[in-house]
Amino acid sequence: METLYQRLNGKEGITRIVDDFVAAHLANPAIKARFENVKDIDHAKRMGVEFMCAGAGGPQAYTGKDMLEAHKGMNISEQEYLAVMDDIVAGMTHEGVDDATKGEVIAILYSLKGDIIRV
Ligand code: HEM
Repeated sequence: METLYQRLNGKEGITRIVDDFVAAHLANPAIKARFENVKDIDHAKRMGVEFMCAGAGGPQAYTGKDMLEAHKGMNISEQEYLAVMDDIVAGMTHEGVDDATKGEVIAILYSLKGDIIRV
């Protein structure tokens, strides 16, 4: 069976997914203000690609902050968390990722919520 990384179409597919969902975040009224204020959005996107590649079992190392460190002090709400998850699902749909694979990614993301929501 193909690995999760392969089913996300590897680094190229993950890069397209991250480009798609960051653009969606910047257009999403629930969260756009969070992302408009980021000083280096390209760096944040690179970290997002590394994070997804490493988390999906790809060969890349993640060199960014851990999730608690990255989101501490932002006081992110449950609603904002869902908005981010929805945009990520839409990005995977646009990439042609199958439903079972999308479910696996969502389960992984959901497991991180304690380090992201209201920290
Ligand atoms: C679904 C779970 C989430 C994951 C996996 C995730 C992942 C990440 C990663 C990997 C970074 C880069 C860290 C670094 O620069 O070293 C980051 C930064 C960031 N995240 Fe999240 N995130 C999630 C949810 C959220 C939510 C819900 C919000 C707010 C609506 C948010 C807002 C931000 C912002 C604003 C930054 C950029 C900080 C900066 O560079 O100034 N994240 N996130």
